Amino acid sequence: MDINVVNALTYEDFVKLFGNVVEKCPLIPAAIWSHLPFKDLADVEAHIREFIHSLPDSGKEGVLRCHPDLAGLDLQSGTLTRESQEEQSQAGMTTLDSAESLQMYTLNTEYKERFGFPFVICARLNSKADIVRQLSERLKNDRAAERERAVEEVTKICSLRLRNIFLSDIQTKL
Ligand SMILES: NC(=O)N[C@H]1NC(=O)NC1=O
Repeated sequence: MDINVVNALTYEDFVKLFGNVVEKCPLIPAAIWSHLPFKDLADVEAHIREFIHSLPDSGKEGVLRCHPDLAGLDLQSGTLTRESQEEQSQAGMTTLDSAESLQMYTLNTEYKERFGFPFVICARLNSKADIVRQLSERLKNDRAAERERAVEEVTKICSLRLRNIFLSDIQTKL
């Protein structure tokens, strides 16, 4: 998709197209709409990054709380967004055996009790083993460091979702 096509979109179509590049946060494309026209994909990405990093800590944690648990209730009940379903599936989260499911549940619960937001990681860039290892490791961080670490993962997820949109035929997305 050409950036000129993006720059010519109505506000409504822009938010429809980019509404889930950050999971369940259509506020973010609605906010960066103010910066139109964009130079290229990297420019869109930079504005999203800048917006997220400019949020107060409570806003960053709010963005994190919009993410579903990995291998959590939404996955079990089939209520994940299309993007999250694909990502979790790619990381092997849809084919865990019962011991692995229990381990993910236990670690996710411990993480949320410690930090007050869910564990977020770019599933596309990590295997099942990486995810379990990083979940255990990151539990040792303090809250401020972990908030920033998790926000970095949100920007990685966003970057891959944006790339998918730019590679696709716009008509299939609107
Ligand atoms: N909790 C969490 O990391 N969720 C996600 N990660 C990812 O790549 N897609 C998600 O929905």
